[in-house]
Amino acid sequence: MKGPSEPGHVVCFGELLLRLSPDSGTPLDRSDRLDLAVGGAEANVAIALSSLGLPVAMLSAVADSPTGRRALAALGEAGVDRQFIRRKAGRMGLYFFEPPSGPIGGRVTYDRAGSVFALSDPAELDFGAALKGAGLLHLSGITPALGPAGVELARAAVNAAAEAGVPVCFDGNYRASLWEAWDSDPRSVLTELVEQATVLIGNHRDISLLLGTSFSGDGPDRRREASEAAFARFPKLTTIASTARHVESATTHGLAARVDQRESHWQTDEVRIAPIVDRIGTGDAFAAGVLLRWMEGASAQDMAKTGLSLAIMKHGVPGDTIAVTRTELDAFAPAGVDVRR
Ligand SMILES: O=C(O)C(=O)C[C@H](O)[C@H](O)COP(=O)(O)O
Repeated sequence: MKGPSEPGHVVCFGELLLRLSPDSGTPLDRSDRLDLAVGGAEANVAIALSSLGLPVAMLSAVADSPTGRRALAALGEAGVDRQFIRRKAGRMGLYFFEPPSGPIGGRVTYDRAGSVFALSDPAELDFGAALKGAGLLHLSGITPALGPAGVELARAAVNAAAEAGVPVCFDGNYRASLWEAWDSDPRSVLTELVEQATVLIGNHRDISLLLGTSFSGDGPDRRREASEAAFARFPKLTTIASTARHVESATTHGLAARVDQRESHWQTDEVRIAPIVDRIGTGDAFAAGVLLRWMEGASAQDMAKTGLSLAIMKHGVPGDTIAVTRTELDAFAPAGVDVRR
């Protein structure tokens, strides 16, 4: 029997993945050992928000197998409510991540086709029960990129949220290789989903794809122009958040955050991050920081600053997820800090 989640909880809907990585500098096709981490964009947000103290439920389907249980354990450790995760016979989605090494960039290879999540029928998931009394549904553009069944799952999620009166956060998370693997029409699918969203995590390039208009170039003016066009096209949207990344080298990036609301705009200064321990999951950490403050009704400035802080912290943490407390996040200052004793 499924119990109610805490009122005002966040529901994260998406696929849990296992990531397998060779040592940095060893190509996958020459590797003898792989390091395992649990990921999945929406699960990363669930783990971050739950660790920060918010009530969070994950809505998903995993394999009823040791690999599925490994993924579930990561959510459990962070205190995420797992009662709406269906366990089924089948396989978990995997991905291989070759970390960047010196001048060689990082590379992701997916092995997730036919996973229990990707093949789930919306009727197998209890959207209504999970969303009852919820304060937010978070999903991303990865689910509809998985194929026609993924499109149906994402549609069912946003429709159930509309029915339950729950606001939706949609993170664009554009994964070209997933969309290109089937006869897809990302623009029409993503437009339909963003029409139901209140919060969009996405930059001017995501908005270019949605509107079919090119906001090329960079800089705050292009981003603001893109956000204004998105607000005009999508009446439900109140908040658009994005990061601007400047890649200096594999281990040194600059990162700034921007939040646009209809009446206010904020872009942080760029912070230089070096050396980067693990860049994967930093976009999800940013989303979690923004959503933490959005749930509190904070200003664009506070959302941008908190999102940026959590994203910067994640660059120093191995794996896809970050699990820090609110006290740790509030005390964080990106500086050359030695051991605190
Ligand atoms: O690729 C996928 O489908 C995944 O879900 C695996 C990762 O956990 C996220 O992609 C991390 O996303 P970023 O925060 O943008 O680095």
